[in-house]
Amino acid sequence: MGPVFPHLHLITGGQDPLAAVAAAVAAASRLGATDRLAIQVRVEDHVTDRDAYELADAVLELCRPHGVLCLVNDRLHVALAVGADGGHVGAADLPVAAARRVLGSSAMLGATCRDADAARAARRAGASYLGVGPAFATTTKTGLPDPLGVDAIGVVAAAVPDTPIVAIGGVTAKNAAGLRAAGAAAVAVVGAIMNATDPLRATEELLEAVA
Ligand SMILES: Cc1ncc(COP(=O)(O)OP(=O)(O)O)c(N)n1
Ligand SMILES: Cc1nc(C(=O)O)sc1CCOP(=O)(O)O
Ligand SMILES: [Mg+2]
Repeated sequence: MGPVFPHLHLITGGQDPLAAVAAAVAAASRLGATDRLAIQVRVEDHVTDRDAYELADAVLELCRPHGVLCLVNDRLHVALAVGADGGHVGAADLPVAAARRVLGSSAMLGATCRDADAARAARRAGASYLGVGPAFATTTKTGLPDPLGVDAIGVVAAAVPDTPIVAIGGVTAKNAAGLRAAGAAAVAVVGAIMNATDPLRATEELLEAVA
């Protein structure tokens, strides 16, 4: 990964995650923006560790040649096993301090937060960046609190000015720039690319929106 924090985090999901990841990497390559893209390998809870490992290994094979950052959601042992750049944890996963001990001091570690106090606590516990959402309504994940909206995400960003905020939840090429303007360092998407008819074009539009 280059010196910048990736502005677009693509989280795997949908019917054919590998095809979508390949298209996203191709889009970033065409724009000379591979250091602005990160891939987060996320599988549903019922998926076996073996299947999660094989997906993460295949994603890493697509990312490594282009220097695209690769993170693994929840399953930090899979992140270590495949040699990913780090992981992401939330309220149902290892606590941030424990996750930092598992990944070591140099790994990229993301933590989900929903308000400024949680953001400050996660930063103190060792998070490298904070996933803050849901920004807008989303159907990709159930059981979420009400959408925060752009202003609330800006409040969290202002509370931890030294820590990148990745806004997540209902993000599209149309609303991404507003999140960046509010203070988010990056956005994370599932559906806007994973469910796109043309994931390469969708990635280009999102990379241009968050530039
Ligand atoms: C960038 C980013 N932000 C938030 C999340 C959500 O993670 P988590 O709270 O662990 O929930 P699940 O993804 O496990 O359902 C994320 N994955 N990435
Ligand atoms: C995985 C996830 N976590 C969220 C959170 O707010 O914790 S929202 C979300 C789903 C994001 O998918 P889409 O880009 O399709 O809305
Ligand atoms: Mg989780």
